[in-house]
Amino acid sequence: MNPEFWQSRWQEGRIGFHKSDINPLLVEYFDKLDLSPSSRVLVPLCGKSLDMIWLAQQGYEVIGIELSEIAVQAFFAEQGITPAIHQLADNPAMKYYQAELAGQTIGLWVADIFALTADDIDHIDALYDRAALIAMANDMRPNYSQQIRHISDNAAQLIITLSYDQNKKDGPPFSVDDKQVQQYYSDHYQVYELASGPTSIGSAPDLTVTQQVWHLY
Ligand SMILES: C[S@@+](CC[C@H](N)C(=O)[O-])C[C@H]1O[C@@H](n2cnc3c(N)ncnc32)[C@H](O)[C@@H]1O
Repeated sequence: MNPEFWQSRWQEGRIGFHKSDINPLLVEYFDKLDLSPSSRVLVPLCGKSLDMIWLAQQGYEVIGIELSEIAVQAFFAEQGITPAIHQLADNPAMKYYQAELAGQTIGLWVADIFALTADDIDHIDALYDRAALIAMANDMRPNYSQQIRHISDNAAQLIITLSYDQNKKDGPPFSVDDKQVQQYYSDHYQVYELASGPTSIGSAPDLTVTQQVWHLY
């Protein structure tokens, strides 16, 4: 999916992927990462996910990356927070929104994830990927997983994936099965499946879908 696809989804309010509750799998499994207080957690392709609030409430600094400025502005507006906005002098296409929430810093980049460097992001202790890897089409996923590893210096990850018969539905969300998770990450991480179970996709309610939670370390 190209950036224009996602920009128009946000412009037109077609954001069925956004949840009004904290993801229960995040709450159940994030402590498997065994992070120290104040760890810096990267949330790639973050949208305006409320999961970032939960992470801040657990005492983590949150760094999000999101293409759409509409999403980033909505995230802070819906929390009633006025963020500081930093415009990058050398790249007008990028901005960084920052505010304090639950005593922690939340910093959200308005940027294409592929345009950011490890220096931009700074040290990362862990990464939470919900609807990010599976938002990338098959041909983009090797680059995405490489970029994620590069900007986070192979930080541990909690990833939630969906798998289903890709012939029966177009993504996003795209199907990413065990073999693909291994293919993208097993050269650099221990890949451990924490949970697996049936779920459904709103746009294809009759499709058989499996949801999996992965710990990469
Ligand atoms: C399926 S949504 C998931 C959002 C969020 N993780 C959640 O759980 O609600 C994918 C998000 O990634 C953003 N996105 C897509 N491609 C991107 C890219 N190359 N760089 C940064 N953000 C991107 C989209 O704008 C969209 O908000």
